[in-house]
Amino acid sequence: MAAPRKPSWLQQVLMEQREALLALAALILFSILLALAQYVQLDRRFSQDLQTNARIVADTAAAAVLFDNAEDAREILAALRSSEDIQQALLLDKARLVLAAYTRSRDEGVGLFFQWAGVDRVRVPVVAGGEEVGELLLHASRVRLWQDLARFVGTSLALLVSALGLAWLASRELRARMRDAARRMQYLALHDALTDLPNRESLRLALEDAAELARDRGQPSALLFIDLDNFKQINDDHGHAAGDQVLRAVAQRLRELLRPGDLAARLAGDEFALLLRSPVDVALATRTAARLVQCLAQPVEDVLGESLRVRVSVGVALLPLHASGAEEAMQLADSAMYQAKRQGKDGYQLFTQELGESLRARHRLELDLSEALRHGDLQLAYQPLFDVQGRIQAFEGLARWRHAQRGAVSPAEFVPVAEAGGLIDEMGLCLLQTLARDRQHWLSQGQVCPPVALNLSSRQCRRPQQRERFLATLEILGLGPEAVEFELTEGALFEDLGSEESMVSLLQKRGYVLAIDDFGTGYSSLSYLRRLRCRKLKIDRVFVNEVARHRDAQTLVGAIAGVAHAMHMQVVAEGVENEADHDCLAALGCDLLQGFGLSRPLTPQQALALLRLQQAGERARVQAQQAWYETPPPA
Ligand SMILES: Nc1nc2c(ncn2[C@@H]2O[C@H](COP(=O)(O)OP(=O)(O)OP(=O)(O)O)[C@@H](O)[C@H]2O)c(=O)[nH]1
Repeated sequence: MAAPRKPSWLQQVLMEQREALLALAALILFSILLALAQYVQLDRRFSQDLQTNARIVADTAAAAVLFDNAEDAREILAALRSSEDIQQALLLDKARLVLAAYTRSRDEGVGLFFQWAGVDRVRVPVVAGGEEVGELLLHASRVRLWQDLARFVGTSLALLVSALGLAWLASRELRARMRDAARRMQYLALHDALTDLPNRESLRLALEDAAELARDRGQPSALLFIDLDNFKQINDDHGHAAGDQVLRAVAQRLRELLRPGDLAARLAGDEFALLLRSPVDVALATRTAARLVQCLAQPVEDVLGESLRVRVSVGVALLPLHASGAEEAMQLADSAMYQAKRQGKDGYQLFTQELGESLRARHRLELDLSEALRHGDLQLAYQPLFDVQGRIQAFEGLARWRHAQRGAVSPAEFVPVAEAGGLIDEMGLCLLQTLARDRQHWLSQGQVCPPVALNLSSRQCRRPQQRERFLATLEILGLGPEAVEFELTEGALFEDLGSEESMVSLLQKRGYVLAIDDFGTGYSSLSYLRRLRCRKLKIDRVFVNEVARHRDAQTLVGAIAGVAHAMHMQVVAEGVENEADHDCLAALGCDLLQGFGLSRPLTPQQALALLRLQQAGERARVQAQQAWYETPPPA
């Protein structure tokens, strides 16, 4: 494609000064119209003045003309000298013979101007005693008219030009400010306001250039995707301002690491990236990643008076070795970074083919899951929670997915995929539908149903619209607090707990029972427990398994149960496998027990059968008790 032609000097001036030129043209047009109007007015006044003058002279000279007194007539005409306009005057008698004449001597310097200015002629009769006795002819130069007009136009133009000049100065100032604002907006569109680093869009543009160079000329580049480890904790422990300061310090360290030609960017939150554009290979990229991890691990001094240590996970992908396009490079570096997180954080991971294969497999699983959710193909398995007398008090609803080709897919496999792929909200809604269907079936069979606890992911319902949709679905399906409870994993800390609009608060306000799941494996403090105000606490299986044989486990379970009871929470032991543990846990104060030793997760039909059995057993026990009371004692 031909390069666009550079505009000429004139075109450039026309483009840049368009408004000023338009204003000037308008000014000229306006001045011409004004001058025309003024000319018409001056011309009329000039003719009127001349007529009036002629009339006065004719009246004054009437007697001289009547008596043919040439001397008087000349004297009268000589008085016209005081009028600069009158160039010539003639007094004619009745016979139209010249009685007296007056001619103004012409000034040499303005002769040409006088000629150009033109002359007005006026002829008036000389009347005496009501009778015309002669005639007066006056020739007046129009110089004064033009002078007046020129003065008027000059003054008007001076005023208009001054106004235009002022307006132009003001508009130049305004334009300069607008140019500054546009430059600032352009800068902000490509930079991050907090750290002043280039932003995600800048990186995308640079990556696209790098991908083009890699494709066309085989010139390699490397992308390092950086995510701070447990940054949320810094915000939670030290406040948002401290978090901001840490982000700025990280940005500064990245700047210091840059070689000429490289680019550092802040993508969002605690995510950064380095694009190495100067000659780079795998060895250099991984060396840089290692240096990065090491350099960022140095404490950040004086964060609101404290020294904080930041750790990062880095994913590395190279163009064209691993990816051919910008988008792909981002995805691969991102997934390598996640792999670094999975491997324990505080390190880097180079993208590998195996990682790529597992990513593709994950992607296929995500597509299948999305399809399954669209068709409502997820089921629930119901694992009972028994009280110490062996009565079912509740179920935990566990998500199950049977795929036509893959067979049964483990929740440990598909739940993280749903969380990472943004399907967790759809999954939550699908499970509510499944639960409502199963409950409806149990109720239609005349069975009283205990509440079913569903797991709530910390990634679920993060946006207000998703929360509203979830709550509306509960209402539409008629799943009130008597039908459903929610379990929150302790490890997955819930954001914005303090907010009235958090999912936890919204569910609690509607009376739903919340349980803390897997207690003891996360890092939550007692204050977190207090803020959550859950009604149940589920002790993780690692403390429960073989508890009867380990005194330290008994001490822990007893202490946890004591704290939970003090906070008015029911204690649930999960993972109960044998009778000895069951009895020990009951003795330690656990209110409810759950585990393979008591019952495996059941299909809806099996759960129904078990509930019926329990009801029949209850009935038999009640009947036996009644029969005992009714039987008369032996005589
Ligand atoms: N101070 C501050 N915090 C931010 C900003 N933008 C996002 N965040 C917070 O950064 C945190 C990012 O947390 P995540 O990356 O999800 O989690 P993490 O704690 O770093 O955990 P891992 O990534 O798994 O190591 C969130 O809590 C955000 O609220 C910001 O501009 N300033």
